[in-house]
Amino acid sequence: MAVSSLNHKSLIVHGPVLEYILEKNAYPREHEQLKELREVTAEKFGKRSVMSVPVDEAQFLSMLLKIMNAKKTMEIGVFTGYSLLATALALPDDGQVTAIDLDKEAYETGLPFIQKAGVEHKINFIQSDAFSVLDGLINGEEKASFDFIFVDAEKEDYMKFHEKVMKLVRIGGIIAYDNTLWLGSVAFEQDDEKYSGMPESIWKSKDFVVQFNEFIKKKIIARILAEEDGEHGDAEVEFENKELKHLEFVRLAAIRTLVYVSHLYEYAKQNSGPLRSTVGAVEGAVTTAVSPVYRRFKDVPDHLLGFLDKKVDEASHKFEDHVPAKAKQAIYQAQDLVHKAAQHALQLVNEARTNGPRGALHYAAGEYKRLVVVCSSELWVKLNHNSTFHSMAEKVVPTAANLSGKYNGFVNDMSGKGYPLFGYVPLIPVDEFSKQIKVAESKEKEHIDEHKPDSSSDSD
Ligand SMILES: C[S@@+](CC[C@H](N)C(=O)[O-])C[C@H]1O[C@@H](n2cnc3c(N)ncnc32)[C@H](O)[C@@H]1O
Repeated sequence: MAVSSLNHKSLIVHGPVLEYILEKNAYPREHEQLKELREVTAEKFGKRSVMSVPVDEAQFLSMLLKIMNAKKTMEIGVFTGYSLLATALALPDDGQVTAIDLDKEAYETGLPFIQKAGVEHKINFIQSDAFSVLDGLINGEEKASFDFIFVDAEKEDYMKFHEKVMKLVRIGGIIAYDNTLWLGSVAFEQDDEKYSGMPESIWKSKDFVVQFNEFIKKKIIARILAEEDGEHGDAEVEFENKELKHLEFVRLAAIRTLVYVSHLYEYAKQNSGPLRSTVGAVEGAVTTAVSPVYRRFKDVPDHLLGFLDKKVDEASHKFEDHVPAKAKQAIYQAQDLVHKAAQHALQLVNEARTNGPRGALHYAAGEYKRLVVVCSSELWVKLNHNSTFHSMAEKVVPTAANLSGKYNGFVNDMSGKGYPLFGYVPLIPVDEFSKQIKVAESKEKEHIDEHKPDSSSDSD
C-alpha cells in the first residue's frame, strides 16, 4: 500500500520509511477487530475517518498501558472507538475504561467489533459532554484514581480539560493528549507551500494547539506539586492545594531539592559501574515497598507547611495588635527559620552544581541535616505552645513517626543486606529529632526560669 493512500497522520517519518514501519510492523500486528473497525469507519465516514488514531499510535497506547499495568483508564473523545478498542484489549480482564463522547451513533458503528473482540465488559460508555462527567467524577469518589487518561476531543478545550483531568489522575499516572503537533501545522505558517494543501479546519485550531503546548510546559512543576486528597481530610485545615501565601517559596525550594536529589540518585545509579545490574534488580522492589510509605509520608511536611503558612498570615495581620510579645517572637522566629531553610535548600543545589553530587551529599549530610534537626526542633517546641498547632501535631506526629520508622527500617535492612545503593538513600532522623526536641524543651524551660520575675505581664 502506498503511503499516500494510507491517509496517515505521522509527521516524524515519511515515504518509504513510514511505509516500511506500517507494512512490516504495525499492520501485521493489528488486531482483527481493530482492522475491521478501521475499514468500516473509512467506508462510513470517508474523510472524517482521519479522526481515528492511526494504527501505530494505537499500538503505542497499548504498549504504554501494558507497561504501566493500567487498570482504570478514561478516554475523552471516542468517535467510532479505534483507540477505545485498542485500550480495552490492552487492559486486564477486570480493567475498566470510562469512555465519553457526545456522539453515540459513531460509537455504535464500532460497537459490534468491540463485542466481537470480547471486551465490551471493560467499557463504560457515557454519551455526554465530557465536562459534566468530569465534574461529577471529581465531586464523587474518583479523585486521583485513574491510571491513565487519554484526551482526544476538541483542541480548544484541552486547557480546560487539563485542569479537570489533573484532579482525576492518580499520582504516578499518565495523561496523554492526542494531536499536539496537529498534523505538523504547529511548525508552519498557513502560507507555507509545503502545507498549503492542509484543510482550513486544521489552521483554525492551530493556535489553540500551540497555546496548549506552551501551557502544558509550564504545568510540569505543577504536576510534581499535585497533591492527593482524602487521607488528610481534616476540616480544621483548609489550605488544601492552595498556593501558600508566605511559605510558597519553601515548598518550591523543597521540590527543587527533591528533584535534585532524584537527579543525584540517577547520577549515582549511572555511575555505579559493575553494581548497576544490582541496582536495577533491587529498584523494582524498592519502588514497590517504599512508594506507599513515601506517598503517605510526603504530604505530612507539606500539610504542616500549609498550617504554618496560615499561622504566619494570622500573626502578621489579625493578631498583630493582640498577640503577646512571646508568641510574636515565636512567629517571627518561624518566619526566619523558613527563610533559612529555603536558603539552605538552594545552597544544596548550588553545592551540587559547583562541587558535583559528592559535594552536595556531603553538604546535605552535614549542614542541611543540622538545620532540619536542630532548628526545626526548636521551632517545633515554640509552636507547640500554640494550642491549635498542638492539637494538629498530636494527630500528625504518631503517623509520621510510625511511617518514618518503617521507612528507616527498610533502608537499613536493604543496606544491611549489602545493597550499596542504600548508602545514598537519606534516613529520616527520627531519634535525633526527638533528642533535639528534648534539648530544645529544656533550653526553653531554662530560659523561662531565668526570666520568671519579669514575665508576669507577658503570658499567653
Ligand atoms: C478525534 S475524535 C476521537 C477519535 C478516537 N479517539 C479514535 O481514535 O477513534 C473526537 C471526538 O471527540 C468528541 N467530542 C468533542 N468534544 C467533546 C466533548 N466536549 N465531550 C464529549 N465528546 C466530545 C467528538 O464527538 C468526536 O467523536
